[in-house]
Amino acid sequence: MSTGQSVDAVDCVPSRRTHADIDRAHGTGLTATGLRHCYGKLTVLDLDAFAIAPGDRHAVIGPNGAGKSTLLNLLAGTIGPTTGQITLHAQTITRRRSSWRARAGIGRTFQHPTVYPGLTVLDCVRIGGWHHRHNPHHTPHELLNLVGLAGYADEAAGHLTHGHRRMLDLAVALAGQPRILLLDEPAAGLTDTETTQLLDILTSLPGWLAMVIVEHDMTVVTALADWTTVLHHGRRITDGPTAEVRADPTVAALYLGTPETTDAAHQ
Ligand SMILES: Nc1ncnc2c1ncn2[C@@H]1O[C@H](COP(=O)(O)OP(=O)(O)OP(=O)(O)O)[C@@H](O)[C@H]1O
Repeated sequence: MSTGQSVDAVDCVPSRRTHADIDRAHGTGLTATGLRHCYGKLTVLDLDAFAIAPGDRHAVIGPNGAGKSTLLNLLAGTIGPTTGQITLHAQTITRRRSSWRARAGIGRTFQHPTVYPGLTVLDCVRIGGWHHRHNPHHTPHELLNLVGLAGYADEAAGHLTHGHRRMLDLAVALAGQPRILLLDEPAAGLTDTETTQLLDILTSLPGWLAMVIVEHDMTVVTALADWTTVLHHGRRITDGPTAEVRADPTVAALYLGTPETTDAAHQ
């Protein structure tokens, strides 16, 4: 998070998503229209439309303070929009709480994962799936195995390293059986080995699971996302297939650095 900036100087360009993409999301996915979030007089997000259909792998990138976490928080219901409407499966959920949205299939991980330090790793995952405890897709042990924490099940969560906390955060989110997974900088602070492990896990997840990935590491974005939206000062400055966005010289120069320097900065 960085210091606030007004969005007034930046024009929001229309999304390049097709009508078919938007229609798919309206019927079976997550959509936001006219989404605006303000802190007092400061507008930090102003998006005409944002749509996630089943199976979409959608990255949101942009410099610090661009509004990326704000967008995830609005979709997850952690905060409410100043104006705008959010729908899930064509049902308006704008004022639904985050717990309701989690039960409805919107899962998330956090930019700064917090754990219950006194609980065991296994119990943290059990809590993540509390509303599915009678028919989990995956048992807590299976999820710990998936994220490489099988050997830590009985450890206190507070004793985990940063990388392991990130993996636990992911297991907790998956325990809620999301159909849309919001990932807030999942690779931040991970070693190269951990980042590779994270990519292996995320790419192994079922194709119907939609993901919105906020991430600064373009290696991760390129590996995971087929579509990328670039935010700046709370507005969309472009979107498109990830390879095209990454090759866009304006995006590269203004927001990412050259691909080479960006990759180097995150290795
Ligand atoms: N509680 C708050 N009160 C006032 N301003 C806030 C608050 N939370 C966030 N902001 C401001 O909103 C803007 C968007 O913040 P946000 O965290 O969404 O950006 P971001 O793109 O996720 O940045 P980063 O990459 O640094 O995490 C920033 O200017 C930030 O300072």
